[in-house]
Amino acid sequence: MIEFSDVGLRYGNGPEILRDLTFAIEPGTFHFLTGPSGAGKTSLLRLLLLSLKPTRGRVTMFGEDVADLSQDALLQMRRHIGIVFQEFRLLDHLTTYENVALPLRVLGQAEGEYRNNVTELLEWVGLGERMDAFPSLLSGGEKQRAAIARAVIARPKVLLADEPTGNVDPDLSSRLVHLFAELNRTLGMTIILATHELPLLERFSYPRMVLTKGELEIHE
Ligand SMILES: Nc1ncnc2c1ncn2[C@@H]1O[C@H](COP(=O)(O)OP(=O)(O)OP(=O)(O)O)[C@@H](O)[C@H]1O
Repeated sequence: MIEFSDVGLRYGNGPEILRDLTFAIEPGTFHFLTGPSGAGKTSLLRLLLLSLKPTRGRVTMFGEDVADLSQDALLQMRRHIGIVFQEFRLLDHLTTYENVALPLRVLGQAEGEYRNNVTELLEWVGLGERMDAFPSLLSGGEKQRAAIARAVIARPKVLLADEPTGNVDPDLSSRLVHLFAELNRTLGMTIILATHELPLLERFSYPRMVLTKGELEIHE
């Protein structure tokens, strides 16, 4: 589903910050992405999100070489990829319900079509009672559950997460990872979750993609 072959990335004329990345991610798998600060985790996620193109090598997603895709085709493919950020990135002027519904509105669905899906998903992530609250009134854990719901409401095939537990209490971190694990188990969503929290890596036995100074090793 995702294949990298000899991929390298540099920003502008700077040094190559990802080097010789060659790996394959099978559909329905869950991987942690880890490594020291500055190792290139966010940059790798941006390649996977198709918001950056590699400066060398080949990235294949869903069977297509992304270098061959038109801008339109890239946008279409991008719809199959969801992302969750450390800092939530919810829109403050929209309620929790409206934030989660937004991707479906952007896809042109009418409220009558999506209302039940959004409500069910919010209940599933434990925000059934907080649907009408604005993000400023949510706790960190609640904000992240809303952000996860927004990322998955359009049922992406791949879900990326960049330090999703970085802004919540440590005891809530593993509850959030359980949520990702459920999405993986019940919907078969392919998940790549970047974290440097050792307790999480130890508590869950998922394979680890370890980046060190731009080079990647996968520990199954
Ligand atoms: N837009 C950019 N322009 C130039 N250099 C960049 C840019 N973004 C990241 N870098 C550099 O690329 C390297 C990798 O950064 P990246 O953010 O991918 O690492 P990271 O592993 O996610 O780090 P952290 O855990 O601290 O978030 C760093 O040296 C960083 O300074």
